[in-house]
Amino acid sequence: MADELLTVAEMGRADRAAMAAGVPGPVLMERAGAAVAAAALARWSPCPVAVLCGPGNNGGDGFVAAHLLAERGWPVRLALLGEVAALRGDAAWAASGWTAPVERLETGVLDGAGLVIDALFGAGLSRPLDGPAADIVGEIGRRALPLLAVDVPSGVRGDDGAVLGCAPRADLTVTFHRRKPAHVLLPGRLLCGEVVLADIGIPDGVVEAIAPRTWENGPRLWGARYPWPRPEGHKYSRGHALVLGGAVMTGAARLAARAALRAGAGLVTIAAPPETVTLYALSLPSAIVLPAPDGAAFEALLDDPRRNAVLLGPGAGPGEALATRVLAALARDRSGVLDADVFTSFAGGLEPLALRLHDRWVLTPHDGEFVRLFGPLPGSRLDRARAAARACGAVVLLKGADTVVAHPDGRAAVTTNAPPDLATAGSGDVLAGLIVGLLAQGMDGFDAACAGAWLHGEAGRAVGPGLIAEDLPEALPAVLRRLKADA
Ligand SMILES: NC(=O)C1=CN([C@@H]2O[C@H](COP(=O)(O)OP(=O)(O)OC[C@H]3O[C@@H](n4cnc5c(N)ncnc54)[C@H](OP(=O)(O)O)[C@@H]3O)[C@@H](O)[C@H]2O)[C@@H](O)CC1
Ligand SMILES: Nc1ncnc2c1ncn2[C@@H]1O[C@H](COP(=O)(O)OP(=O)(O)O)[C@@H](O)[C@H]1O
Ligand SMILES: [K+]
Repeated sequence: MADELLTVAEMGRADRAAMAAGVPGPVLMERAGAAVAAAALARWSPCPVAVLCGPGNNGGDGFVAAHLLAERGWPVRLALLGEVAALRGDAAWAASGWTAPVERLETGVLDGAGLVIDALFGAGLSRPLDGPAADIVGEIGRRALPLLAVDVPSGVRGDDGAVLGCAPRADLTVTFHRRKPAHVLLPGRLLCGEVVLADIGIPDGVVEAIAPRTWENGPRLWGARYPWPRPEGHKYSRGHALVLGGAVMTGAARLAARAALRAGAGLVTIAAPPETVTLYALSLPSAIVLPAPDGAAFEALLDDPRRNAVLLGPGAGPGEALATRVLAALARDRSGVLDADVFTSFAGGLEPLALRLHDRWVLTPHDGEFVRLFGPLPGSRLDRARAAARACGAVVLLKGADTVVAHPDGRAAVTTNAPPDLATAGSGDVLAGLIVGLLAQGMDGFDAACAGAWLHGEAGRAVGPGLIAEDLPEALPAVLRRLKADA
């Protein structure tokens, strides 16, 4: 499945470019409806179908699918929101091919249905569902009817996956040409069920011309630049990560350091408060543990240019001391990750960071930390992560079930492979460690953040239920072996 995600506006441009290139609108609609019918034929045994059509082109796709299923002998009832005479353009053309009755959109059309095809609204959803559309969506849920959604479940907004009013939960969603953000962002992703991407004959080259800026996160995005160890390499050529260790919450930096090593950093140094050196050293034999009693000692560690990637935040404890160390790291030519307590240390005061950050730094807040640093920005998680990246000049990874990575230049990726088992203490520390380990090996900020988030998700899936954060670095070798085999 192609990884670009098109906004509703970009999809409209793709449709228009296809038509300009000589593919007529009705042909696109015929193929879209045929893909819906094919999906129904492939996934369901013949059964009575209720096709619910809206007043726009999404409804047009429904008319085409209804016609094709009826041709195959399936008992089909079709209900329309509005009047046939009010249909325009391609939808009017599609309706002209349906000679059986067109019912009013009322819940009775669902009686006896073994499958419902939802062709009420797609890209053109412009306001919350109400009236008969909302009534029938509610009834589909109450009856728990199998549902095939055309483009998106009606009520789900294409650009951000938000629900306007209400939306049904589909078993299968058939979308066209490229997926939209709604297919990967929550809650849209959960309402789509399985997503089938259908080729409707939009010519090659159209996507390239549109140059979309949003992708689903996965190895196709960054795999070609993954820093696999080279035969002639040695540990010094695999980067050296410096992790600031905390005095009390020592588990966070230990998890992060372990993840950085598993991600392939040649060396990892933990800068530890003197009283914790033994603890860090005993629990992580492969890391270097050095005492850093104060800011000056930490700066001395930073001054060694071989320590090329720095992680600050996990378990560090918020406050002035951490803020000073962050600014010291940013004053040097390093890459790195800012996480956890850093966001509290700079709460409401982005400017000192924004003045010094650049795109080899990755910020990894969860929603709460994000608001602390960037404030309550408007829009979807994609919009907010993009705005934050622009505001601070660094890569922003907004953690959650649909983790978004955004670059200041507007590129963004949505991570879809993370299981909810990852919602456990310390799992974010592992993520930060993976990213700093990849940065140390020379990956750029966007690639490292995307790869780190994806590996984190895969490791989470490999462990599954019962996962604790310690399991994640241990699950990584098998995940990496598969990634390498597929490369
Ligand atoms: N060539 C192409 O373009 C292709 C497009 N394709 C298909 O077209 C779909 C997009 O079609 P579309 O742009 O016509 O929008 P669509 O989602 O049908 O809705 C618009 C209508 O709904 C109305 N309306 C909106 N919200 C409402 C609400 N809450 N409650 C009530 N009414 C509401 C809105 O009214 P208005 O806002 O204008 O007042 C307008 O009348 C796309 O998802 C894909 O399935 C494929 O065939 C491939 C080729
Ligand atoms: N419901 C969920 N589904 C998938 N991943 C999740 C979910 N909730 C949280 N995560 C992931 O778990 C990690 C939690 O990180 P964080 O909140 O920083 O926890 P901690 O500070 O304890 O390490 C993040 O990578 C986040 O994306
Ligand atoms: K729909």
